Amino acid sequence: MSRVGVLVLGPAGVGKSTFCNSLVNYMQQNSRRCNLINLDPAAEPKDYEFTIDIKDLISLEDCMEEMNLGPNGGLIYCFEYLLENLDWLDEAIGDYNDEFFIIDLPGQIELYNHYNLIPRLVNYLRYQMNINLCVSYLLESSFVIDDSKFFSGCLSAMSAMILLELPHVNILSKIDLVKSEVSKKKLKKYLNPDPLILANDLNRVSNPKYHNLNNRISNLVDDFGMVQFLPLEAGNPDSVRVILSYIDDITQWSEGQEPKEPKDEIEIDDL
Ligand SMILES: Nc1nc2c(ncn2[C@@H]2O[C@H](COP(=O)(O)OP(=O)(O)OP(=O)(O)O)[C@@H](O)[C@H]2O)c(=O)[nH]1
Ligand SMILES: [Mg+2]
Repeated sequence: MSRVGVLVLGPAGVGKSTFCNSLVNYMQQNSRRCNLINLDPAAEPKDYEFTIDIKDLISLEDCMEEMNLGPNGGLIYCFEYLLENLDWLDEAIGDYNDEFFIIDLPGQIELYNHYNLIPRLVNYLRYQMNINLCVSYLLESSFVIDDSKFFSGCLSAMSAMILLELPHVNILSKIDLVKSEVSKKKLKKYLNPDPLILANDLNRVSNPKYHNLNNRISNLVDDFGMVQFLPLEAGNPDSVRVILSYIDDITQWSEGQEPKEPKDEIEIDDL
């Protein structure tokens, strides 16, 4: 039995759900089975129905109404409720063996930074349910095409990498929105960043009192040495294909597959 899961993470509105749908679309068109798991209690299905939906357990709307909570408090409540009822998830996923799960998550930073909610979920999926997990961490390219914002994006990706201890595929989403404004050379600078060069560029335009801080942050990103991004244009199957090939690689998806019977197997009687 081999089960693989991709947790799709990143700040609010970066294109996580759209990416999940593009992945499902690409995989279906290439005759690959996959399941979409929605763990965002506020999300509605887009193009594809969810195989498993947290809203069958708890919805943000009901929770806000009944508990008299705001959207962020409600979301935390829903996640705590999910973590108290993980047998529900276990049961829902239980029958799916040899499957590929795409797991859509909310973007609210509170889930990651202030509470230990996502790491607890990750541990359960990994160690109780034996799902081989990786993370696709999305950052929006239009925010990142600016050296200072880029460093803050790198730090948020790094913090998810350190917090979850999972293999990461970092993604710059909505590349189509910046393609016409930014040269290929400049884009490459952000996809395969050299933090020390970026810090020099940033220092040229920023207040000198921040130079020391910029240098320290760039050294940190440089020492960590693992922040690279793949470009994503959700409507372009080629960019989805490349990202999926990285995901397959780090989760060793194909190695976990049982050899399949050839489709057009010749019957003994036919010979
Ligand atoms: N141009 C462009 N727009 C995109 C792309 N991906 C997503 N969008 C748009 O970005 C908006 C937000 O996309 P979602 O997929 O809902 O983002 P999300 O990260 O799931 O948002 P939350 O769940 O609210 O955190 C939508 O209007 C999408 O159509 C892309 O590759 N290119
Ligand atoms: Mg979403």
